[in-house]
Amino acid sequence: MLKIGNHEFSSRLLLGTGKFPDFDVQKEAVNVSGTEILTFAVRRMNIFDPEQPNFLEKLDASKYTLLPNTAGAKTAEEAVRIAKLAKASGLCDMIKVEVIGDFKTLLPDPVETLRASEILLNEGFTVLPYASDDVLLAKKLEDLGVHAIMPGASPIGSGLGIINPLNISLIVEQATIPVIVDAGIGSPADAALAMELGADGVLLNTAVSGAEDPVKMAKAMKLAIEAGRLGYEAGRIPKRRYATASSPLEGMSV
Ligand SMILES: CC(=O)[C@@H](O)[C@H](O)COP(=O)(O)O
Repeated sequence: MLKIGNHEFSSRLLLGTGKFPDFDVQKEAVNVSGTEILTFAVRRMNIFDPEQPNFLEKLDASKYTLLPNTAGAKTAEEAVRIAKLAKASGLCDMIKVEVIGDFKTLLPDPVETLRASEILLNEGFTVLPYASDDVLLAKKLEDLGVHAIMPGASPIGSGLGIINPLNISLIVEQATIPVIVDAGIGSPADAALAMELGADGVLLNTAVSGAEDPVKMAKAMKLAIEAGRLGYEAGRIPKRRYATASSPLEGMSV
């Protein structure tokens, strides 16, 4: 069970809704992924203009928890404004804080992310900040009182996978709140690794929406996340420098 603030989920896959080839493919991919949480940029949602296309139009939104994110924000103030807009439009109290500091790498601004998280916590939001894989930043965010930490695997949309597994495992080790690896996942192996490192969930978008077959990839991600979690819970064998026989010969006469 993934518990974020007062919300509980069986699926550990959080899925982004953008960049699918069309809304039918998006709907089927979302469906087979088994996700219960869909994230979307509030700025892309035409909340106050029903004439504009609605990118969730084919989905039964009542079946999912919609996690608005503040993509497009460059400062804490912009992120807070976007979060309040989402709340005013009746979306849930959860907000993924995304404050981008550099539009070439799309890496999050740590200072503005901290500031936005603090303000939104004071406003009563359930706060999930998207951050770099910085171990101390993760600790500072947790100390502020955020409800989950979302360290990036690698830059958004890069598909590079987990660039620094050590940092992710250190973040997991110190955290007492859920750690959701977010952004940069390229393949099911990356998602499985995140889970094997002890992450509580994975948020991804491009790896599915940009796959040759997004529906098949959505299913693969679901299975990878389940397998990775199971492997983590089972406890992997330690890595050794030298071989140990799988069928020991000690005690055998021949
Ligand atoms: C959808 C969303 O929130 C993205 O900003 C997120 O970080 C996913 O990144 P990828 O597209 O690299 O999976």
